[in-house]
Amino acid sequence: MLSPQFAYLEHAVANSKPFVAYRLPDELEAITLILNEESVIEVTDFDTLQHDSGFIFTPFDPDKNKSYFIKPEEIIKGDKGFRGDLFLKEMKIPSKKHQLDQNEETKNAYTQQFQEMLRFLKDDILQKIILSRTLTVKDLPKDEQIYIYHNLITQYPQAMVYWLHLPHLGIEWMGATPELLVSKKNDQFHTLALAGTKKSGESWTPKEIEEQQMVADYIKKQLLDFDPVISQTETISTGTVEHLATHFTLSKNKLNLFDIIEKIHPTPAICGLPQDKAFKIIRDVEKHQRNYYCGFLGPINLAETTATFVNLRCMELANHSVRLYVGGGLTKDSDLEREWQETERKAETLRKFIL
Ligand SMILES: C=C(O[C@H]1C=CC=C(C(=O)O)[C@@H]1O)C(=O)O
Repeated sequence: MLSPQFAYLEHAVANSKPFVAYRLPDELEAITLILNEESVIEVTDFDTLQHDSGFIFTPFDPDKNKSYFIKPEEIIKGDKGFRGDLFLKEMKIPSKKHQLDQNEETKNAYTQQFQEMLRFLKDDILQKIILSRTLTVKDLPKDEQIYIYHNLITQYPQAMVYWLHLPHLGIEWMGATPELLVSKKNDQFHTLALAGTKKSGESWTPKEIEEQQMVADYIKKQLLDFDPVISQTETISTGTVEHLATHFTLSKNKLNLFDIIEKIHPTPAICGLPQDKAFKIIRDVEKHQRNYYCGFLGPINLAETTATFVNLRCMELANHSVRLYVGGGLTKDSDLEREWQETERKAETLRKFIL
């Protein structure tokens, strides 16, 4: 038997009804926001939202895609004790015969973009930049998406797992992101410098340590006026890969969530250094649009939570295919083959439930 929440999701997908479903990191309960078309509001000024209640969804490049604030009609919370895994039997993907649309051209295009970006790094125009790419999986029926959502919930307890389904706007995304942007709890704000990627069992290389340090130093500089308490840097596991993470806690009164986001986003974990130059070079060099990849999302004063996350390890859903987005940080010491393999490993986070 499906839980009431999964039964609702199945019904909503089949009937093209909008919803947002998510499971916060380290929470047992998943949440589904029941929506109607009027629930989804386009926003341009985030300041107006700080006392409002809803779910925010924003793109990487606000000139290319719209930002939305979503105010639910009704909220379904998970049945107490429901962990999803109780229903694993029902959630096995019936047919894993979907096609990965990847050929030599994909790697050639990545190589060319890598070389272009490396030139800016070697010429000291940039210290760091994120190069991303996409992978398309074909022949994935829409009614199998629910299996992927379920599996992300059960397999990645520390991730923010979400499924945003706004068919009337043509916007459908799903992901399991490890990257907190800013959260608020009891008047304390929390943010994270997350970067560097390796397989478990490998050692950190100087390139990875430097790459994460750049993110931590950037956030520290941007938040200096707010006296952040900064943790030791630690290794965290996402289940597929490991990252380096430094936590920042801000306790000053009168801070505003969106002021903090504006100070740090997009960080050098998803854009680069200097930020403005990296942003323009990403626009010029990457051949695909990032759309909502590397934007941010999450509940604002909703179901007792305010927590925003960077949209990583995510995919755009269509009727018969999905498009995965993955990237990695380049510095002047980057090696093409290692960076490519890193994007392959990150893609595995989602791909292993699809192919
Ligand atoms: C840009 C991505 O990851 C970021 C977060 C953690 C580690 C990263 C890295 O090692 O490059 C990236 O900065 C992505 O997953 O697409």
